[in-house]
Amino acid sequence: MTNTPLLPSILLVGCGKMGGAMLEGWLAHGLAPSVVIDRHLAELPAPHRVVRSLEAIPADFAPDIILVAVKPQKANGVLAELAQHFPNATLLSVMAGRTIASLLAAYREGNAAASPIIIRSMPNTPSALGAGMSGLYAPPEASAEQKKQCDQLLSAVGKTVWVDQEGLIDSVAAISGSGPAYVFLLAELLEQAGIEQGLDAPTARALARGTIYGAGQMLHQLPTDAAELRRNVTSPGGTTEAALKVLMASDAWPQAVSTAIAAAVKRAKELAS
Ligand SMILES: NC(=O)C1=CN([C@@H]2O[C@H](COP(=O)(O)OP(=O)(O)OC[C@H]3O[C@@H](n4cnc5c(N)ncnc54)[C@H](OP(=O)(O)O)[C@@H]3O)[C@@H](O)[C@H]2O)C=CC1
Ligand SMILES: O=C(O)[C@@H]1CCC=N1
Repeated sequence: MTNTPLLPSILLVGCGKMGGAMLEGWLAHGLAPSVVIDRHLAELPAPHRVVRSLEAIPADFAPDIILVAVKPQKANGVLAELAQHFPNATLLSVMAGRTIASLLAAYREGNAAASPIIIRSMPNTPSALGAGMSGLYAPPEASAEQKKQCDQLLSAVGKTVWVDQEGLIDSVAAISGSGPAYVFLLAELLEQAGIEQGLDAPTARALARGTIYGAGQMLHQLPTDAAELRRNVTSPGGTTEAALKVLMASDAWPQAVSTAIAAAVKRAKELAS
C-alpha cells in the first residue's frame, strides 16, 4: 500500500471483469474500509470485507460511494434492494447505456422515498494496471464533493474526463470503454498475419504485443499528433506506405472504425433502460 491519502470508502456491487479491475487498482492505492458484494471472491485484505448479500453488510457501514458494476440488464433487482438499505446514497454507475432516469426508476421500485444522487461513468479494464481511461457525467444536482469523490476513485486507476451531457457517456463507452477490445483484436490479427508470413507463433506474438506496447508508450509520452507519428514510420515508396494504402482506403479502416463506433453507440442507447 502507498502513502497516498485513502480513497473514499465504497460498497462495490458486482466484482466481475470491470469491478474486479478497478478493485485491483484501488487496493494497490489505499481504499478507506470498504465492502464488496460478490458471490465468487474468497476474501479481501483487512480492513475490507467481502459479503455474499446486502443483508450481510455490517449495520454501521455507510459507504461514501456505492459503485454498481453489474450488467446493465441485471441491475434492477439489486438497485431496488440497495434503495431499502441506502435510500440517499451516492451511486456511481459504470453500466453501459443505463440512463440516470432508468436507474432512479429502478431504485425507487425498492423505496419510493429514496433520493439517491446518481453519477455515471465509463471506465475500462486497463484500470487494473493504473492505466485506465474513464469518462464521467454528473447531473446538476450532484454536489462538488460527490463529483470529487467519484473522480478520486477513477483517477486513482487512470485518467478521467468529464462530459457535460449524459448522452455523451455512450460515446465514451464506444471509444474508450470498449476500446481496449479493438486494440486486443489488432494484436490478434497482427499475430495471425505474422504467422501467415512465416514467423513462428511465439515470435509473431512478441512482435505484435511489443509493437502495440511501444506505439502506446509513444502516444502516452509524446505530445505529437498520432498522424505525425504515423507519417514518421511511413517512408515514401516503402513497406508502411504499401500497407497503409490498403488500410486507409476509404472503404477500409476509416469506414469500418466509424461504422463500428456507431454500432457501439447504438447498442448503448438500446441498453438505456
Ligand atoms: N468489461 C468491461 O471492459 C467494461 C464493463 N463495463 C460495465 O461494467 C459492468 C459489468 O461488466 P463486466 O464486469 O464485464 O461483467 P461481469 O459479468 O464480468 O461482472 C458482473 C459481476 O456482477 C456480479 N453480480 C450480478 N448480480 C449481482 C448482485 N446482485 N450482487 C452482486 N454481484 C452481482 C456477477 O456475478 P455472477 O457472475 O455470479 O452473476 C459478476 O461477477 C457492465 O454494466 C458493463 O457495462 C464498463 C466499462 C468496461
Ligand atoms: O461491452 C460492453 O457493453 C462493456 C461496456 C464497455 C466495455 N464493455
